Amino acid sequence: MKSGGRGYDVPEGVDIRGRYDEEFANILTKDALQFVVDLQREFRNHVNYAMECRKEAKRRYNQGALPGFDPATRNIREGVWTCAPVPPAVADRRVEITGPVERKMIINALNSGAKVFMADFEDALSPNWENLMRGQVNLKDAVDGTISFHDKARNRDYKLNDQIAKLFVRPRGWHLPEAHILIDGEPATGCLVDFGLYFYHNYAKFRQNQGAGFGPFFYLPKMEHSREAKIWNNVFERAEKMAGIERGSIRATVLIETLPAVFQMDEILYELRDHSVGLNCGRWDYIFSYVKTFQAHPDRLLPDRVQVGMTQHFMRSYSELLIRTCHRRGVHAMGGMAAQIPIRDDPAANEAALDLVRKDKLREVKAGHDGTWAAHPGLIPDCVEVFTNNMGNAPNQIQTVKREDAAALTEEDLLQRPRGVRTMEGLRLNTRVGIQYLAAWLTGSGSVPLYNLMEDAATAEISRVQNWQWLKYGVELDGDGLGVKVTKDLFGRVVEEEMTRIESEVGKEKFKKGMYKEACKIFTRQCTTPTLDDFLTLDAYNYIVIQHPQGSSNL
Ligand SMILES: CC(=O)SCCNC(=O)CCNC(=O)[C@H](O)C(C)(C)COP(=O)(O)OP(=O)(O)OC[C@H]1O[C@@H](n2cnc3c(N)ncnc32)[C@H](O)[C@@H]1OP(=O)(O)O
Ligand SMILES: O=CC(=O)O
Ligand SMILES: [Mg+2]
Repeated sequence: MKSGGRGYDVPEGVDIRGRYDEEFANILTKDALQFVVDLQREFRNHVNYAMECRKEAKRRYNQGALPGFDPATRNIREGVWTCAPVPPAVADRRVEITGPVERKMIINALNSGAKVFMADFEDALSPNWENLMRGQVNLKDAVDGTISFHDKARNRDYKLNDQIAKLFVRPRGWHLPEAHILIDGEPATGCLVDFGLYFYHNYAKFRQNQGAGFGPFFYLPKMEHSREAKIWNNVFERAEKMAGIERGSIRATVLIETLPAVFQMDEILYELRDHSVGLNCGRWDYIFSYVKTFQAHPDRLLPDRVQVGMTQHFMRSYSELLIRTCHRRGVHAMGGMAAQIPIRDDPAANEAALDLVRKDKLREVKAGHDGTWAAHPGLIPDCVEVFTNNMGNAPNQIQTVKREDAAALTEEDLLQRPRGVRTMEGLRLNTRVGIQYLAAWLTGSGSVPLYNLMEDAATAEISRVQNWQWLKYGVELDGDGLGVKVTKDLFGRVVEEEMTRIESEVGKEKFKKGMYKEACKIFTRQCTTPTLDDFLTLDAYNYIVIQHPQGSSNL
């Protein structure tokens, strides 16, 4: 059966609506698609059920309930068990670089001196068809070891060094559909497409070139409950069976980046105990999730986004409990991402930014984390130095820093209201950053530098939900002594003024050519809607779906 543009050769029940491209056809082979179809058919009901459970939990939180530890799984939390031993290839993960699956960045990241590169289909990628399919082509070339890139503008060639980082791939979250691939008439589940295509084409080479007999390795985002981890575990077992490789070959680190998931860390590790290499503190989505989970709790409003750092009690408690949980179960407790990036044209500001990153990493390694994330190659030497100064030659701290003190942390510690003030500048910055990020995302860039910070889908979500929350409850912005109440009128004025500022900052030409107006419309609607949208990118996704023949959108 032929499908999509000039025609992909597809299995029964599949319709490809994405543009045809010969390079993409090498990824979208009939056999690879059959594997994705098998995953979709086997797991779609489980995924749908898990998404229904998320809705049910939201209903409970919206009626006043608080997330907490589940009494039904106390035996798992209190039981004595460990995850499968960590594969030697990834024992040392002291610094991991992250980035979208863009060709040049993949090469730069693998060459960066980091131990691991997390190639991202999630927060750092705008999931349009070209990005997703090119990303798969790029990853295949990277795993094959043949990836290269010629930068025409600078006449510069890029290729892999002899020593490269180990590759982890982060598929999209369970909630995102892939509207360019219809299976049995419905959009495929985005993460099963990302996982399925990558696994199918790369498992053999990866195990030989990268994993020393293990792998491939993954990062799993945005889960809210261990039932979602159980689906991943079953997907992994299905994949191992298809490939004829040993059970436990595939390994994954789960991001704890939703508030409900912090109460499920043992349960998540337990479900994935044969396939786990730890947990990671996804701090940005975690903050977003705090607002989302407490959207109907006006007594838990956040202060300005810049004030919600890792030293807030609820954030520190979360990272300490994560370290204790992981080390007790014999796996890595990974730290998170500092948002600062190098500032090229201002040495003093650059030094100040690096200093903030170093302090953040020092806090992490001293707390017991086994490694951390860096957003930019320029940060790797400093991050490595901080971890190495404190960990020495040991590959990790799994056996040496147990953090048994964190066993005393309670639900109250994990939910404690963050302290700080709300300001007009906070509202303005949320708006300016949210609109600019969305404009970039709509035109294909999922991670961008804004005001010397890394912005991606997770950080933009904080801007969106914080504005929504402040508007919903008409909070008073008293942090700068203005005492102004946030109303729709005030927000409307702020949006107008910030759009003018954006135009003057980016220049008239770029502003006209870019998608700032569309971004402004989407962002404003999402901030003012009576019912909070679950994800910024779900609504915005409709704007980047281009189906062939054109105009046949199924969403
Ligand atoms: C909340 C979370 O989920 S965090 C994880 C998801 N987010 C991310 O992964 C963000 C990763 N970082 C980035 O995307 C980028 O660093 C940005 C967008 C923040 C800044 O990018 P730029 O403005 O291009 O940075 P800059 O111009 O300083 O780049 C200098 C060089 O470093 C490279 N570079 C920058 N960041 C990265 C990276 N993360 N991986 C690989 N290479 C990178 C650039 O490609 C460029 O290479 P070149 O000199 O060969 O041309
Ligand atoms: O994915 C990481 C985060 O902080 O969010
Ligand atoms: Mg995240």
